Amino acid sequence: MTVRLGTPLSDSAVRVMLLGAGELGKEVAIELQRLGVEVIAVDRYANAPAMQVAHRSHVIPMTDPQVLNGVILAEAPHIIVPEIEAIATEVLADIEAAGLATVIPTARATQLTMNREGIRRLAAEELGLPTSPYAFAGSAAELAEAAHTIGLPVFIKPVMSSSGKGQSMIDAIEDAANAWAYAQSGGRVDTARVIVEGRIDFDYEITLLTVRSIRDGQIVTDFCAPIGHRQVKGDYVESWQPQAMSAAAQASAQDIAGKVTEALGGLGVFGVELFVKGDQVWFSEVSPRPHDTGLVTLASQVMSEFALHARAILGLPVDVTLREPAASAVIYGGMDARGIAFEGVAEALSVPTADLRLFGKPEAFERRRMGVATARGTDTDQARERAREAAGRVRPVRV
Ligand SMILES: Nc1ncnc2c1ncn2[C@@H]1O[C@H](COP(=O)(O)OP(=O)(O)OP(=O)(O)O)[C@@H](O)[C@H]1O
Ligand SMILES: NCC(=O)N[C@@H]1O[C@H](COP(=O)([O-])[O-])[C@@H](O)[C@H]1O
Ligand SMILES: [Mg+2]
Repeated sequence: MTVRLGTPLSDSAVRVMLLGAGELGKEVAIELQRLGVEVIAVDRYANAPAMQVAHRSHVIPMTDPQVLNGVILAEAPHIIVPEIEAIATEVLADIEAAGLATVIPTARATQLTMNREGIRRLAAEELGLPTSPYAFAGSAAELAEAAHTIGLPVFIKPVMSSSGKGQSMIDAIEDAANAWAYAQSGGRVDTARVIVEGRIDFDYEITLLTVRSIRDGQIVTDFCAPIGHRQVKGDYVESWQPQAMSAAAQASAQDIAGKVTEALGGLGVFGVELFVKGDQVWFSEVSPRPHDTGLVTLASQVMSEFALHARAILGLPVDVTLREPAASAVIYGGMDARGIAFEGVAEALSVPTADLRLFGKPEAFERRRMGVATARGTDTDQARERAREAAGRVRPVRV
C-alpha cells in the first residue's frame, strides 16, 4: 500500500482525530501538522494543549458513547488516535468494524489497555509474562482479603486511572478501607473496581518505547533505548535515556515488549513499563501511545516519540536512533489557579542544553503537570542534574 498525504482543509486532506488533547497529544499534533495532516483535537475541557495547535477542536465527554460517536461521524477522520484511557472505547470498536476509520493502534488494544484488568490478564494469563502478584477487588472487604492473600505491602489502583490518580500503597490491613476510598475518589471513570498488586522490589524501572511501523511493506518492531524514570505518588517526576541495563535484562525487556505489542497489534508507539532487578524483568503496564516519561526523547533521539508515532501511524518508516544522553524533569502547577504565569524562564534556559515545554493548560492544580524541562549531557547524570536545575528555576505564579 502506498501512503499518500494531502493538503489540510481540502478534499485531499488526511484527517487525524486525537481523542485526548493533553501535552502528549500536543506534540503529536505538531508532528502531524509538519506533514500537512489535518488535525482535529477532542478533549473534555476547552483550550486543552493539543487544541491550541489543531485545525479544529471539540469539547465533549469522551466517555459518553453517543456523543463520541456523533463527533467521529461528523468529522469522518481517516485515523483516530486515542491519547488518554478514559474514552468510550466500544464506539471505537464499532467504527473500526464498520471500516470508517483506522483506530491507533487498534480498537481492541485501546479496550484492553484502558482497563488494568484487561491488559494484566492478557500479559500474565494469556502471554505468560512475569508480573507482580495481583487480584481485583470490588469492595473494601475484597481489597483487604486480596491484600492478605498477596502479602503486604500492596499497591492499590483504580482499574481505570493513570498518572498515579487514586493509587496508594498500604503496609497494614487496617489501611484497606482508606485505600479503597482513595481509589474511588481518584479514578478517571467510576468503575468501583481496583487492582491490588504485590510490591516488586526493583532496582530500577524503565519505559521501553516500542514502535510498530511499516518498512518495505512489512510491519516491523523497533525498540528505543531504555528510559529510566523516577516516580513520586505514582506520577513521573524525572526521566532519562539511556538507562544502563545488563545485556540479559535488556534482552528480556525487549522480549516482553515484543510479545505484548505483538499481541496488541496495529501501528504506532507503545510505552512498555517494566521493573528490573539484576537480570530479572517484570511487565507492569503498557500505553498504546507515546508515554509521559518519553518526553525525554524530545532531547535525546533523532526522532522524538511523538515524531515516531506520527510517522508510524501514517504508514511511514521510522528511525529510533539515540542521539545523546538526555533527561526530563517535570514542572508542576504548585497551586490551584487558572491562567497562571511562569517566571524564571530565562534563568532556566541559561542552563546549558536546557529546553522547555510549557503545555498551556488553562488551569493549574498543585500536582498537575504544567510543563517539562529537558537537557542533554555527556552522560545521564549530567543531563538529569541540568534538567532538574532548569525545571526548578521555572516558577509558576498566580496573576
Ligand atoms: N506492583 C508494584 N511494585 C512496585 N512499584 C509499583 C508497583 N505498581 C506501581 N508501582 C510504582 O508506581 C508507579 C505508577 O504505577 P502505574 O504505572 O501502575 O500507575 P499509572 O497511574 O498507570 O501511572 P502512569 O499513567 O503515569 O503510567 C510505577 O511506575 C512504580 O514506580
Ligand atoms: N500518564 C499519562 C499521561 O501523562 N497522559 C498525558 O496527560 C494528559 C492529561 O493531563 P491532565 O490530567 O493534567 O489533564 C493526557 O492528555 C496526556 O497527554
Ligand atoms: Mg505507569
